[in-house]
Formats: sequence, C-alpha cells, structure tokens
Amino acid sequence: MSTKIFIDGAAGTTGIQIRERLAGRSEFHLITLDEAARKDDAARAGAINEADIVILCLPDDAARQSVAMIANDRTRVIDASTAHRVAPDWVYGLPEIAGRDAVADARFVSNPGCYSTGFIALVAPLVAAGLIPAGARLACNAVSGYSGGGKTMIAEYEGPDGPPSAWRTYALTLAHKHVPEMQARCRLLHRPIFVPAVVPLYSGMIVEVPLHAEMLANGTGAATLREALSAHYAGSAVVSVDQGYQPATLPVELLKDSDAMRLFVFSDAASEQIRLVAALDNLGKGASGAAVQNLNLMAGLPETTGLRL
Ligand SMILES: NC(=O)C1=CN([C@@H]2O[C@H](COP(=O)(O)OP(=O)(O)OC[C@H]3O[C@@H](n4cnc5c(N)ncnc54)[C@H](OP(=O)(O)O)[C@@H]3O)[C@@H](O)[C@H]2O)C=CC1
Ligand SMILES: CC(=O)N[C@@H](CCC(=O)OP(=O)(O)O)C(=O)O
Repeated sequence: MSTKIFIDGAAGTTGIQIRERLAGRSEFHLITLDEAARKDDAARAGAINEADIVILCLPDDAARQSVAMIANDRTRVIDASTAHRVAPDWVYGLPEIAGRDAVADARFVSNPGCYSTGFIALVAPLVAAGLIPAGARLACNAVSGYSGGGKTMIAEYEGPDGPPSAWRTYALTLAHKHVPEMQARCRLLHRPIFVPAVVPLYSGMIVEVPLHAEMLANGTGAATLREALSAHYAGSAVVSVDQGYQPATLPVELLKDSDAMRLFVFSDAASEQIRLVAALDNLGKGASGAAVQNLNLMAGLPETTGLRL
C-alpha cells in the first residue's frame, strides 16, 4: 500500500523541487489541490487529514496553521519552515545528527534551515566530541544562491532590471532566523555570529566556520577535527568529509543541483588557524533533498531513494 503524501505549499520553490524528486515513485501517492483550492483552508485541512505524511513548504505562520488543522492522531509532518526547529516535541530533521531512528520513528519532524544544515553538520559532532568547547564563541560566514529567499527573492533577482547586486551581505541586525537552531542543535552556550550573503546564482551554498586553534580543546589541530568528522559521517551516502583536499578556491556552485553535502577542514601548515567549510545546495540538502531523505526514513525506505547524489 502506498503512503499518502500531501505537500502544503506545493507551488512554491521548495515544494516544486520535492515534487520533482517524488515523480514516478510508486511508494507514494501524492494528494494534490488545484490552483483554486491550494490556499483554501477547508481544502487544505481535508488533504492534511487524509495524508499519512504532510510536507509543509510554507511561510512560518501558515505552517503553524497547518499543524493546528490536524484533527487525528495519525498524520505525520515534515515542516520545511522555521516554525518548529527548536520546539522540544519535534525531531530535528538532520538524521546524521538527530539519528536515523529518531527521524524514522518521529511523528513531527522539523526540516533544518539551509545554512543551519552546513553549520550544524560541521560543529555539532565536534562539540559532542569535546573538541570545540561548548563555551566557544563561534562565527559563521556563508553565501547562498538567491532561491534561498523563495519566490519573492527569485522574482527580485530574475526581474526586468536584473540582479540587484553581485554580492550582498544581510542579517545586519545579527538576528537571523537560523541562529537559534544553530546554537541549540550544537549545544553551544553562546549565539554564533552569523554573516550570510546572497549572490546572483539560482542555487548553491558555502557555509564556513573559522577557528583559531587556541579556541579548541588542548592540542586539537586540523587533523584531529578531520578525523572526528570522518568518523562521525562514516557510512553516510549523503555527507562526506574530504581528506586533505587543498584547492586554491571553492566555488559556491560546487554542489549545485546535488542533494549531497561535502565537508572540508582547511588549515595552515602549523594548524594554528582552521577553516571548517560545508558545500551544499540550499535547495538540495538545504531543503527539498533533506525533506525527501526524511520522508524516506519515515516511510521505512532506504534514505537515499530518489536523491540526487
Ligand atoms: N528556498 C530555500 O532554499 C529554503 C526554504 N525553506 C523554507 O521552506 C518554506 C517554503 O519556502 P520556499 O519554497 O522557498 O517559499 P516560496 O515563497 O517559494 O513558496 C511558498 C509557497 O507557500 C504558498 N503559501 C503561502 N501561504 C499559504 C497558505 N496560507 N496556504 C497555502 N499556501 C500558502 C505560497 O503561495 P503563492 O505561490 O501564492 O505565493 C508559495 O507557493 C519556508 O518556510 C522557507 O523558509 C527552508 C530551507 C531552504
Ligand atoms: C538567501 C536567503 O535569503 N536565504 C534565506 C534562508 C533560506 C532557508 O533556509 O530557509 P528557512 O530557514 O526559511 O527555512 C534567509 O536567509 O532568510
């Protein structure tokens, strides 16, 4: 029997990419609403309560509204929005950190933010291993393709006047919506300083955490960090850790159109300064690819089915 799926927000950027990844998959039956009904609350409530698993690809308030529409004890949820990412009764949908079984068994799964995926993948295993102290005051620089801002930013960058900028930084209030999940899911005592930027590329992402060796547990250098990350992600078909790869540059397009994520540990010869770097696609492991990976686990299927690896 196929699992009934409803994507609430299926006409949006993340929703469309999830539908593309599910096309032709006989394990799933997709419940759809036509254009006239897709924002009709009664129609959405009907679809939500008919579904076995609902994937929310909506703004935060609409996502909260969808969850409130559940009137049974059976429908399970994957929420791509920020609404439930630090909620205690939701499993954080980064199976490489939360655990595959936790995601597979969960009723409510919160899909991570795209930047948070890179940051948490780099930092959480190193904090857990005691190599980055929980009290470390971290910074995170990142660059994203403009689809990260959904339909509104796509319209801005693809409008008649062309892209508004070749590179622009933002979150200048230091209150970006991903910071709470970054801190909580890495078990850090202090908020990281988050410095994101957006470029005129549809999708792609680099997330970086610069470190001084003095910030780390005694004697920890780049090799130790790389070994710890390699051990943590051993056996993962989605997340890989590059061994001693030292290119001169790393383009934001590196993992464009892929659902995988590559992690790097760069250092100077003396290992006194280190750059932890994650490359992913904001719509791949950063959103739709991650949602399909979580969906596979929740449906009892191999986690990489249908992913672009
Ligand atoms: N883009 C990305 O890289 C990532 C996005 N996310 C998150 O995923 C969610 C979706 O983002 P994204 O796909 O980019 O956003 P989009 O703006 O591209 O799509 C959102 C969709 O939701 C629809 N919608 C809005 N309100 C309602 C409502 N009340 N009922 C039904 N549908 C509604 C919109 O309708 P309409 O078409 O009429 O505007 C639109 O189709 C957001 O919470 C976002 O933060 C998470 C990780 C990465
Ligand atoms: C380039 C850009 O604007 N990116 C978005 C984050 C995209 C993402 O991860 O979405 P959610 O956290 O909303 O789910 C931003 O910084 O707000």
